[in-house]
Amino acid sequence: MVVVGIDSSTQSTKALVVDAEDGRVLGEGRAAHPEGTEVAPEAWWAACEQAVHHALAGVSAPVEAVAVAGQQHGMVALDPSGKPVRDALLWNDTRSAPQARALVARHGAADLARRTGLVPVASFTIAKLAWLAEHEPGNADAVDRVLLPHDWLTWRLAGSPERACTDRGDASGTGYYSPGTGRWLPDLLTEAMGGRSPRLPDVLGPTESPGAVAAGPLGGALLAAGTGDNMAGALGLGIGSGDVVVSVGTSGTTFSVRDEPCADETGTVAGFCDATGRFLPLVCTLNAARVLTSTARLLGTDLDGLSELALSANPGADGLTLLPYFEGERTPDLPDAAGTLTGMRGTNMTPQNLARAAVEGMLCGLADGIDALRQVGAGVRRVLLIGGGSASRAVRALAPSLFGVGVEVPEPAEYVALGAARQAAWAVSGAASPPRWGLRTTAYEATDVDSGAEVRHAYRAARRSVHGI
Ligand SMILES: Nc1ncnc2c1ncn2[C@@H]1O[C@H](COP(=O)(O)OP(=O)(O)O)[C@@H](O)[C@H]1O
Ligand SMILES: O=C(CO)[C@@H](O)[C@H](O)COP(=O)(O)O
Repeated sequence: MVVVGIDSSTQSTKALVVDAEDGRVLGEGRAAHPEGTEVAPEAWWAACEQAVHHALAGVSAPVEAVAVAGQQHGMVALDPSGKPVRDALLWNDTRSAPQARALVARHGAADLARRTGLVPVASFTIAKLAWLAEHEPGNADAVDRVLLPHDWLTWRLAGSPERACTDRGDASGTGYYSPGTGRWLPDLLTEAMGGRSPRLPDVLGPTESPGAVAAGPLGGALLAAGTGDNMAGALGLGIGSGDVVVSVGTSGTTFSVRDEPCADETGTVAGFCDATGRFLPLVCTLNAARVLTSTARLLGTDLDGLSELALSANPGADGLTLLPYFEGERTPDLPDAAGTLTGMRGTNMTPQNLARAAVEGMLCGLADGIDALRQVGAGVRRVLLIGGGSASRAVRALAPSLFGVGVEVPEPAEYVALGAARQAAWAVSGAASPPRWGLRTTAYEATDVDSGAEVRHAYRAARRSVHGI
């Protein structure tokens, strides 16, 4: 039996055609998304059609089921005719930081963490809707329903029916859903939107289906509920107790699974739900793979060249430290920050040291995420490294000593799209648990934890001196 998994993430859509029995990838397609932190959802639709078209080329068996995983939190606000009232605001758009702060001031961090699992920052949907109500009241008046990117794509695949659907995982990233009770919190939404009460999608369980694909090359296939991209990553890897995933994509995410909800009133750990009925505590940074791209561009090299340079420098880059907050930052909550390079001396200003400082600075943010997961009770037996940036030789080599734990890199694959495919296979199987698909990894040992600890110490000192935290 053949299933399709779609990953509509920040920079691109990836589609996989997968054998539902063993998880073998039979076809793969990809299409880029526009740049920027606000995007017309129609661009995701076009990319999805293109990626699916490429993935299906050469596959003759009929597709039985499909699921979509999407970048979390994006605000897709539709008018009564189903048209977006404006371009979607993405998770990495920081304009809604003041509205997030106002929500926290009104309710208190502890209360919001307890009710929603989250302490609002600019990324979460509730802050974006509050921004819309404040800055574009005409558009806010026109909103009939609010969806997330994966909900919207699933709804479009289903032929734009009257009812739209989401799942626990993506709902838990809105800021107006209770992971503990599994219910929407419409009072929070209405308050954030200045008294307006848009319709919300039905929240489906892990194997529930919103129907079938209405038309096109996937027409007739069963639609699974879909989920957020990080939840799909967890499902694609099949993680369990002691596993922590670090994803180096557009965002840097660090997450694990557990059986109880998580309410971190410091706001460092977001208490999301996963795609299997459990919970997914997660720490997210805004600056991950693109730190490497920007630094490579500055140094006039490519990503492989950046790795070579970084690996030829000493640990600690001879005293250079980069706080890589190029897009502002979410964890720590510094939405207006820019990057800072500290420790510059005539002797250490070399391309090698700058490359090293970029990789180390980016990984230090992720290492802080692993520590934050420990703080909320996660056991850390191994780290699984995924996302586009995990292809970097320097990232693979430096991560274990900075994380202070062994790192395993799964064989190259699109694990978010694979997780979506696994959900589709599970939904169509009617089984109690997802199909068992093997995972092969390459291990990287933590050999130089002392120098890793020194690099992290320098990073914390630079952050304290520049940002006071
Ligand atoms: N060899 C590499 N070294 C470093 N970064 C890489 C490498 N290959 C791909 N990337 C980066 O990975 C990112 C895309 O990762 P991906 O996980 O697909 O992101 P997203 O899902 O957020 O769209 C891009 O920024 C790309 O430059
Ligand atoms: O905001 C979050 C998680 O809370 C991000 O992880 C988004 O879900 C975007 O993911 P990528 O495009 O980087 O995979």
